[in-house]
Amino acid sequence: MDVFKGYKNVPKEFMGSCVAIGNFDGMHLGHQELLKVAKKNAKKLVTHSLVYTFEPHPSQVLSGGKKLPLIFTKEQKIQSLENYGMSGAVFEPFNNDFAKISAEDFVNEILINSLKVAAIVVGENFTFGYKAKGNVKLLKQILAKKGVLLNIVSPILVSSSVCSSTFIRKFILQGEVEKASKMLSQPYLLAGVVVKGHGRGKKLNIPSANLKTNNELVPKNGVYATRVEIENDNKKYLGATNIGFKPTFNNNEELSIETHILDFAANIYGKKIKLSFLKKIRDEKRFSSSAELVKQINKDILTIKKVNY
Ligand SMILES: Cc1cc2nc3c(=O)[nH]c(=O)nc-3n(C[C@H](O)[C@H](O)[C@H](O)COP(=O)(O)O)c2cc1C
Ligand SMILES: Nc1ncnc2c1ncn2[C@@H]1O[C@H](COP(=O)(O)OP(=O)(O)O)[C@@H](O)[C@H]1O
Repeated sequence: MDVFKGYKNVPKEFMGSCVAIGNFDGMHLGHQELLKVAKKNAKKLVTHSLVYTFEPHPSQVLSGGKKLPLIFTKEQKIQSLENYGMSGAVFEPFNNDFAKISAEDFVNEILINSLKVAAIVVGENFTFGYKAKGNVKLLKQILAKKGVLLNIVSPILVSSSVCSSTFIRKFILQGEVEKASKMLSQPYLLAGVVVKGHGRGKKLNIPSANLKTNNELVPKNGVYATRVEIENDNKKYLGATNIGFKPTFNNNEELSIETHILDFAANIYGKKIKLSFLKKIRDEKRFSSSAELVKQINKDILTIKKVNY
């Protein structure tokens, strides 16, 4: 997949593409549908399927610095677009100047005159342009005059809720990872590198790999059943992951994300791992002794062994 920084850098070859527009944070079922439609159209019209997306996420510019934790890192978003078979992606630098472009100019100047789009695919609730004044009704009016195809994708419902990145973020922050999995069509995933901790885990006979991640959205503190993938190891493992501050040891530590990998024994410091969050088992607790904590973790492991992964 080719990645372009802004519409001005899109080469001639990609003019006349079928373009899906959106943020695609998390690539949930609704996003997947948009890409399917763009790809189908591209095949029919014998042209490229292109994604038009923004960087950073517009809310991070428009919310006056209040940062929205994103589901994907940029690398994960690119990988996902590639996995879904898109031929190109435009990452439009989003700043205060870009936000001032009117809805009409966005369609006429950028989509029609510059990108010479053949078809546009958006969700029913898509808004765009200065103060988000543009909507699908306006898009329809402008595109019809210019003979550009428009596909409006209806919201996808999951357990009677509209599938959306906002809901997914909320579920993850509340520890409801199974609900997030349903909308994402796969479990929420944290990726990163294993770093050193205090070395207490091995002493307690429960080594736990500490994750350093660039993912912004961290599930609510607690103990989770996870699926663990380790760099250069084709197997998938079950993990007992704790997210929190280890109150039993009361050292005002930083938030840690650590995983005891079941049926596994090897040094993996410095290795890349991925944790997929399958199920929350319990809240993090303060125990009166490390022996009590170990007893509980052994119970957690028995519970987690029953989880499908
Ligand atoms: C499955 C699991 C559950 C845990 N639950 C708790 C908990 O409820 N309370 C707590 O204080 N620490 C909990 N911990 C964190 C342990 O205190 C931690 O693994 C141990 O201190 C080793 O930390 P270290 O990496 O700093 O050496 C848990 C760890 C794991 C792997
Ligand atoms: N089953 C396992 N699960 C997690 N880590 C393991 C396992 N077996 C060995 N290890 C190794 O042990 C390290 C964790 O041991 P621990 O004493 O908790 O050290 P630290 O405090 O540095 O994380 C991991 O980073 C990994 O290299």
